[in-house]
Amino acid sequence: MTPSPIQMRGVAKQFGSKAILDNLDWEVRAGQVVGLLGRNGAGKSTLMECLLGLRETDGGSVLLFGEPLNALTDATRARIGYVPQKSDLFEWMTALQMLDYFKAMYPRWNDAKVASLLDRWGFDGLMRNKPIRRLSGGEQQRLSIVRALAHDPELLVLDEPASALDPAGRRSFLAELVDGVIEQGTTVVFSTHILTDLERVAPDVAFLKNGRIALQGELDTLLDGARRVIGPANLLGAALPGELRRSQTGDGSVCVIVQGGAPLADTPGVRVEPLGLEDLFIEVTR
Ligand SMILES: Nc1ncnc2c1ncn2[C@@H]1O[C@H](COP(=O)(O)OP(=O)(O)OP(=O)(O)O)[C@@H](O)[C@H]1O
Repeated sequence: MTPSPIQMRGVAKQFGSKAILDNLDWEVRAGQVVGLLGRNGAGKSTLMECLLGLRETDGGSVLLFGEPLNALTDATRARIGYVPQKSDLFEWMTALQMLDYFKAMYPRWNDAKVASLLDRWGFDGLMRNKPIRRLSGGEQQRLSIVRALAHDPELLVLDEPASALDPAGRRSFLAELVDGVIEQGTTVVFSTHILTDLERVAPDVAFLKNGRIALQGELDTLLDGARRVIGPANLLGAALPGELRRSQTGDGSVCVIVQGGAPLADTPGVRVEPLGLEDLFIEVTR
């Protein structure tokens, strides 16, 4: 059996005394496209950096395509593409110089794709030939995406890749992601706070909370089964099947978030409501 592109077991990472990743287990299988969600500061960037070996972990193990991070072969490295949240481009180079530099490092470099993306994403002669530090934030982000896609990676890790793009740029990037990348069977991990983007590209979502993957599944299934159940404490005293969390509302009622059904749906005095992705995000990551 082909090993999964990402397998993390018991991964821990602390900054000072604060545990950011806490005994985290995570597996992303070949061809999966997973949206990674979590509140600001939940540790999404840290998780991506740790899984790519860009940041040392304090414990646990990471296998990429079955190889341990500390023994990753060049061939396996060449199967991975990454768009970081903050630009890590060589700012003193021009776009063309930087792409040439990376081309020399990858045995599989898709010149036609690079040319087509640069054309479509507005890189005219002037933009291709000026130092990257003089490109705008959105232009640098587009260039970073071109660099990550240029070697046709089999695993693509994207950390808020569209955060600096204008609506037209975002639409064009998402179209490329869906038609040019996901269609090819590429495994993708994609963090974003723009939930409409996520709904467009990611069939699966994973919620990072308290240093672990708190909930993961097919987006449609999670949304189909997610309900808010509200009623008096005497009817909702016991834990409900699929209960994720409960709280007290302002009027003293109990509000329970459940996953996987609609318990007590026909009970008088109990209200059962469906949840959208934004509601689910807020409830799961609260
Ligand atoms: N180098 C560092 N030193 C100390 N603390 C750090 C460092 N990098 C990140 N942190 C802290 O670790 C936590 C997780 O940060 P991280 O950037 O991984 O979160 P995130 O989920 O990606 O957030 P956002 O959604 O805002 O991008 C935050 O509290 C952050 O302040």
